[in-house]
Amino acid sequence: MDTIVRKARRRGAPGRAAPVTPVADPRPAPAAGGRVTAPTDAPNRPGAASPDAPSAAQPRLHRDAHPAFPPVPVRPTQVGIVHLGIGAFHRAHQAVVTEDAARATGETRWGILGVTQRSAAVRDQLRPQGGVYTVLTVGPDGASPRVVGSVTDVAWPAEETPRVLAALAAPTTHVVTLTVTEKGYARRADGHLDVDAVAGDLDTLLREEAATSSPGAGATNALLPDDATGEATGAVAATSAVGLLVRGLAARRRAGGAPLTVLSCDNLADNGHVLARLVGEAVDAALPGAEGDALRDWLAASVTFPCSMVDRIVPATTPAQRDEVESLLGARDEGLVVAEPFLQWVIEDRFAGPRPAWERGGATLTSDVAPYERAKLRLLNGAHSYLAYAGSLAGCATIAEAVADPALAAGARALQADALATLDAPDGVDLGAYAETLLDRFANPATGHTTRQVAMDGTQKIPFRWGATLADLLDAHPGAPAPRGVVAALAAWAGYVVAETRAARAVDDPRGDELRAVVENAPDDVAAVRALVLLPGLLPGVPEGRLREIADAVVVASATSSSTTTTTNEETTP
Ligand SMILES: NC(=O)c1ccc[n+]([C@@H]2O[C@H](COP(=O)([O-])OP(=O)(O)OC[C@H]3O[C@@H](n4cnc5c(N)ncnc54)[C@H](O)[C@@H]3O)[C@@H](O)[C@H]2O)c1
Ligand SMILES: O=P(O)(O)OC[C@@H](O)[C@@H](O)[C@H](O)[C@H](O)CO
Repeated sequence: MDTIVRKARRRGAPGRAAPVTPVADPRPAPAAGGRVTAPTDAPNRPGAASPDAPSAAQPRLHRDAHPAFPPVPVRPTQVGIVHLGIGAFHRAHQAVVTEDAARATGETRWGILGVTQRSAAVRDQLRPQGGVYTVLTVGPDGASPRVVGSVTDVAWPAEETPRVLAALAAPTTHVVTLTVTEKGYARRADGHLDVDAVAGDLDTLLREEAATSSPGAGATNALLPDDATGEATGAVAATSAVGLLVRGLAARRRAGGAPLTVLSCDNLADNGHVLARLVGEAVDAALPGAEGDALRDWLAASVTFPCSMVDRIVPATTPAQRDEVESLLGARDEGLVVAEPFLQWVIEDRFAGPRPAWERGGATLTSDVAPYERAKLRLLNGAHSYLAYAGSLAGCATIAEAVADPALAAGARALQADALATLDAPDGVDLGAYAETLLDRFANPATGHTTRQVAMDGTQKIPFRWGATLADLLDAHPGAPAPRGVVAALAAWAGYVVAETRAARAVDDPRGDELRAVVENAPDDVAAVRALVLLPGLLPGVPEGRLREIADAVVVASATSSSTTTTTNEETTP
């Protein structure tokens, strides 16, 4: 614990930055004096250890025996929200706002069933705890813990698909939220659904629909039908997020068709529209003819896909952080998440049915999310990704180390300057000041956000974070030279990919094999950099005729910064 607190103080991390639009942050402020807040009654509750007690034999955190830190976690009476992709971010963001809204209104019907797609880890962390977990907020003045109760349970589709489908179909569920990462949307480089990646789920969907629509299917369970062979198709494990969602939507229609809102909370531009299109493409692929009409009609009439912009820096939790927090809590919390103080959620107010009063928990409901989303993706996430690649090449293990390097901070500002020229400010917002506060947030060392984590999945992020800025600039100023900030960022990414490949390390990216092949097949690093920039789908919207010129400019920038010959932080980190 002390380590987290000391780090926050030593590096002079900034306070809460001004959001794109000011919202009241409902979270408890970090304790004054840089100490973690332990309420005075905490050590007195049964079985609780003092904050200084050794951590070895602490009991597991549980809903019925949580530490006595205020506020008391809410205790939902039913599931109203199904969340696909319950990683660290959802737990520190939407689940917290949902709990604050529930506390403000007294409503208990907005419990969250979390769904974890790729492994059972989060289920195994939270189920033994009755769903509760700690959010440790770490800022310049210290760290403050809070136990959150809005998640009722977590399910893993590999073993529990019928349960998830039943929850998606239940009329008491009104909202599905998603944070399944950019690659979780299973898009091809051209942005359309990668049907092959979800083929298994689409095949099951076809069988489920056929089993319930065929003559004589009257006795079939509409929710989890047996197909013609008698197999319970609903028990077939879903293997993709989009496939699970579409099967759940189809089950909901068959089970009565109560309206539903599907709310993407991932860092994708236009996330709601993107998801709606992918769902439509999945239905068309599985049920291309008249057999899909009932589902298509119901989706159009009863399901909405609002856009949202989400913001809070929430890195992956480390085992050391769990150990440090254990003695503070007097309990072992395997579901701990660590986050910065800042939190923002802007939601398009386009719901198909009831929703939690999220505005009472600090969210902003608006008719148009686009200006917020664009500003955040290009200024925050754009600079973040640049610092991840350039920082990694410079041997920085964390984003905080990278932004502390004046040359890298200047690079981030140059990229932000390019982005600022493309943005319309949301009402009453000074985007220049916003951009500067972002660098202060990145400088918070206490979250320990690593350059490697932010560097993941570059081919999925660069199109929104840098590509959109580049396309808009070239469109607005056709004769202007290639923008300096974007070019330097692309040089950093290409340099990172080349350096990783030359060091025989796989680049953590769904197109990692393709990236490796590009580098290995290139005669030299210069050719590799050029080929990487020309990768299909990386810079959508940039006219074909200008792509080569951009690639040439990136090659020149790479040579100037010698980025491809620099070691990455893997070699400098023990
Ligand atoms: N962490 C942050 O600071 C932050 C901030 C804003 C937005 N977000 C958004 O939230 C997303 C998740 O972040 P996180 O910190 O929770 O990550 P995480 O790694 O902790 O969790 C990711 C979740 O997505 C699921 N997932 C991963 N790959 C998938 C795939 N191919 N198909 C289906 N599901 C998949 C995992 O099972 C897990 O449940 C980010 O990618 C981003 O879009 C994160
Ligand atoms: O979460 P990702 O992988 O989309 O991106 C990594 C970071 O840029 C991102 O998580 C930011 O910290 C976040 O978007 C801040 O709100």
